[in-house]
Amino acid sequence: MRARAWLGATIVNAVASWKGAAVAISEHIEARLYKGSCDCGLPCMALRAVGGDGFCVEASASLGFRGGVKSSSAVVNASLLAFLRYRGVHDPSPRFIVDVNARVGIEAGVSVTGAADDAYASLLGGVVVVDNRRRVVVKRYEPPRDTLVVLLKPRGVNRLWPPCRPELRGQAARVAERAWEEALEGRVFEAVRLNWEAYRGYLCAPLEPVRLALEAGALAASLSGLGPVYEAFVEEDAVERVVAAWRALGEVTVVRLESRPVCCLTG
Ligand SMILES: Nc1ncnc2c1ncn2[C@@H]1O[C@H](COP(=O)(O)OP(=O)(O)OP(=O)(O)O)[C@@H](O)[C@H]1O
Ligand SMILES: O=C(O)C1=C[C@@H](O)[C@@H](O)[C@H](O)C1
Repeated sequence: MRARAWLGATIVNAVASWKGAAVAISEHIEARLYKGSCDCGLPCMALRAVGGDGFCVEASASLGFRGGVKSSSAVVNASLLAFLRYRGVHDPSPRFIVDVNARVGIEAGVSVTGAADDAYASLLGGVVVVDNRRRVVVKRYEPPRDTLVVLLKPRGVNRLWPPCRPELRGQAARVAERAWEEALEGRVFEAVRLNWEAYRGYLCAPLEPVRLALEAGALAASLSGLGPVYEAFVEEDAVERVVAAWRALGEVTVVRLESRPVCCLTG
């Protein structure tokens, strides 16, 4: 039995204020379920949480990028969907999956808030604006049209958690709340810009990638999740310029935004 879940990009990181927004990208993680004892980390923890002892998954990603593209949420979603499908549950409630995802992510130490925003985007597609504390989708809408996302994995930058300047948390949370309000109003690029303002100091994120992307014509750029991956939202005619600007900094790839839910979810 196999199932897929979308990878994603950050619009508003929830770690400071518990309010987040994310968008699905057209790349996925596929989980293949098989019988057998295993120690496969996060996917195994997910299966155990729903009574799937004695099962394991082999997970493969369509994107060679990790660290900010919601891999942990997607691998748990795909594992749960595969197992539930095997058990005959073809349209599980997103809320159920997101609850398990949040519990497992926190227990495994790969998530701070439970990352319900990431998990919903990975299941539902589109842009989701989420209250991560209540694990509720406050708004979901189509991603911006004619916009691509350029991703950068900068050489020499590691995941930026825990924050290097924890004393800036309050300030980060205030700006992130404003970013979240922008996302709620459908102003995705403004939300991404404010997300960068909120987190760059708190996480000591190198400034160069965002500066170069904006100079090359990106609509908005920020850190995706807790990094190290950076994202730039770009209209088609500026993609090559942003890719060229980023190439010297590390590994670069271009992805599309995804508006469709993963297969078989009815809401
Ligand atoms: N394909 C996979 N198979 C098994 N486990 C995975 C896979 N992808 C991610 N994980 C698990 O998720 C953890 C975090 O993944 P990663 O470092 O890619 O962060 P991320 O989820 O992309 O980050 P963010 O939450 O900031 O978007 C990994 O340490 C691993 O435990
Ligand atoms: O660990 C977490 O709770 C999170 C991590 C990042 O992916 C964020 O983008 C997300 O909003 C929350």
